[in-house]
Amino acid sequence: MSLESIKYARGSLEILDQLLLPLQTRYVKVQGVEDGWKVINKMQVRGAPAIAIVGCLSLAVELERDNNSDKKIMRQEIEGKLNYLVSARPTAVNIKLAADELINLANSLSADETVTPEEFKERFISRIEGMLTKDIEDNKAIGRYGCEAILKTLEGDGPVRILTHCNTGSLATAGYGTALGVIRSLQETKRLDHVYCTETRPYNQGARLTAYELVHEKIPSTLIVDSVVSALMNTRRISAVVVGADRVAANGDTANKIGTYQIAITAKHHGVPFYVAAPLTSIDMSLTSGDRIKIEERPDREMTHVGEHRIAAPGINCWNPSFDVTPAALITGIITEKGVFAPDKLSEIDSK
Ligand SMILES: CSC[C@@H](O)[C@@H](O)C(=O)COP(=O)(O)O
Repeated sequence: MSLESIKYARGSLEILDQLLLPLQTRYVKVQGVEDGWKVINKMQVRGAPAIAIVGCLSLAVELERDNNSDKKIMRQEIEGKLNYLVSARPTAVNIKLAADELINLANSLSADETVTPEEFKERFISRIEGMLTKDIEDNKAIGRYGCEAILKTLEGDGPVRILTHCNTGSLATAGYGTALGVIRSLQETKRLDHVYCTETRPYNQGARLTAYELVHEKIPSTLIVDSVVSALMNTRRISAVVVGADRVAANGDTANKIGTYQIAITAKHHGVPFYVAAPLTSIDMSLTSGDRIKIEERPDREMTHVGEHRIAAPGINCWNPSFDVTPAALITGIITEKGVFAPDKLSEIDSK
């Protein structure tokens, strides 16, 4: 059974606290928007799709308790709360696109005189709830397309060895995962020989979360420190790199966890295909290129400490960007739920 990072039933939301994994499994109650903002900002839940889903579900839970009977006030409050949730973490675009879609829905439900306040609430909450199933379906399609693309580039029926970075699995999504979904699909074909996952310093999403998911799924895998990537590609045959995305610009430049860019450079040097697996909700066609993506900088403490333990010399200056941008020229293909696209062909995706 795959890991359940988000537990939701109408009026109730709990998230698996990812800061405590892999040593402790504890769920945290999210009772409304304020809690939603906090769990996202503190990274108790993280990963671009999960951030969007948990943020929107925190609003659904709050609305369920709300007995407001004035649609105009409801609309206004919804807009303010969604904009607040978007501010919790700036780089992943999924929550911004979801907020825009929900604000449009609230505007039209508010303007439509045939819609009662009760119906407004019901239709708005149902739309948010639909995100959970849609994300899992999209991830499964990403898995299938990615698996097909990777198997097609290989000669014969030799072993498939994948390198991935950060965490893109069930914990980062509503379930199944994006890049990790591609790995799951490969595993289902019995062609997968081995997965290498990076530690993903400084917050260790690879060592703590991806390694946990790989062990849980019994996928043959090895953890490496981030600085082993070039040596790995030089000494062991890697079939492909597959990573996730926090925001893909219209030209294919991709923001993802810090360290992704240097993996893409080394993949190019070694002739290893480099894929980004991302749902359409991670593609921001409003930005022409990656240099327009806002990169979140995290507190020094996330770098200087591992848990409660200080590892850096006191007094040293720190620079801790959470993401970097991989130029489109280094990307072989962007795997979406609509198929695999060359980075310069994103405008051809039919988003319906
Ligand atoms: C399907 S998750 C895709 C990305 O969000 C993931 O690769 C990533 O960079 C997560 O960063 P995080 O800082 O842990 O939220």
